[in-house]
Amino acid sequence: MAAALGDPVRHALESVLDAVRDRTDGDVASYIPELATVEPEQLGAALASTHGVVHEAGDVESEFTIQSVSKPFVFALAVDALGLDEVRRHVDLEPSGEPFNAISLDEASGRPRNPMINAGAIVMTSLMRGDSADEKFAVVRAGLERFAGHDLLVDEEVFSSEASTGDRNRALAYLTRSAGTLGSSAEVATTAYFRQCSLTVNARDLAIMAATLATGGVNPVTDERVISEDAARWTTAVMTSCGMYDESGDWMVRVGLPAKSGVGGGIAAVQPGQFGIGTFSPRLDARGNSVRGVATLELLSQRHGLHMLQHHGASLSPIASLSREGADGGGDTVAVLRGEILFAEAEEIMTRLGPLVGDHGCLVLDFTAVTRVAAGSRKIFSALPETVGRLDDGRARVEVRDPDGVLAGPSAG
Ligand SMILES: NC(=O)CC[C@H](N)C(=O)O
Repeated sequence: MAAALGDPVRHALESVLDAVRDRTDGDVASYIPELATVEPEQLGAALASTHGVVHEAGDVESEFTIQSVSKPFVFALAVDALGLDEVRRHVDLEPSGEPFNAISLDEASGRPRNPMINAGAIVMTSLMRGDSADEKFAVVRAGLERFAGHDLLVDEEVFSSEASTGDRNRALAYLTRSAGTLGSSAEVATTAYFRQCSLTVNARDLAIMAATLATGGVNPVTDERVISEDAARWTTAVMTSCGMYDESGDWMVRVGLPAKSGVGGGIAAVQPGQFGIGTFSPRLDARGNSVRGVATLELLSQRHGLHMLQHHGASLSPIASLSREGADGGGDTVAVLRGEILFAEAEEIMTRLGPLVGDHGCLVLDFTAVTRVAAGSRKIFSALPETVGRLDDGRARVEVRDPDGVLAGPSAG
């Protein structure tokens, strides 16, 4: 039972927080005046697994404004609703190597460089359904609430503070408006965007939101599908290349988790297929990324091998055993397959077993112990057994045993 085993993941998080707690460098954001009033010592982290368990350490209850951590999730809502092609007409998907508030606009196409910097994010918000700022914000909020799994409130002080000082963002909106890529008036876009940035979350919310990308679009706590699998993959890809602004390349090398930071002190990080992590600590480095959030994710990644490109050693062969059936050893050959069949496993099965298909006896591919055949790998097997022909006795040269139908894919419902 979990209780008897304790929560070693929580201990891992706590141990990392203890290691980074002494870092007092950096400053809370002050260009949005209200953010300067935040208690700078707060520090929390949460990890949500794709099976919906959340492990928490430190100040996971502390609420803060989501700020730019909202950007990937609004991009996700945009591509989910409009498709990638339509969204790409409004924003490019290239890392900018520039600060988050850069004056970013491609001369020829009028598109901001990517949706993770302000210019691109304001364009994404402008593409939300509805005409008024209220309508667009309602769509953003409802979407972010499905990612988080509960209602989210606006911090009205932070909203007013940014609305009264956010002229640079207004300038970006006017610029994209004049270039033809903004989907609304500049005022509508920025008002909805400022409210979006002022939604309050905690580290646990960010972990669950990130985990919803890790599962391919299903919130693992509420089990609700929030966006399509394609939209989740596209979003995680953009976080990989652009999520940490002008630190994105270095971040991928050192930490290796697609992530997005915000000037409220939050970071959401995704390990596709495995988990989401949320961190919170308000002091920021020169690029606007949380100092201790970055340190927390870096140390966690190093200690526990979380880099998405970590090589975990040769994987288990998908061919568990190969044997001859029949007393004289001249009968059928039975290959017992096992585990997850991704592309490389499908390649191994076909390459190693292909030469065994012959005129004497049948090759039996037994998928009984296979847990899953990835959708793209099913195509590798799709022609079997029709293409390999028949034996003299009329039986197929290859027989597929698949009692659970893993080759057909998951059954609906
Ligand atoms: N990096 C951020 O979190 C920036 C968000 C902030 N609301 C802004 O537009 O300036």
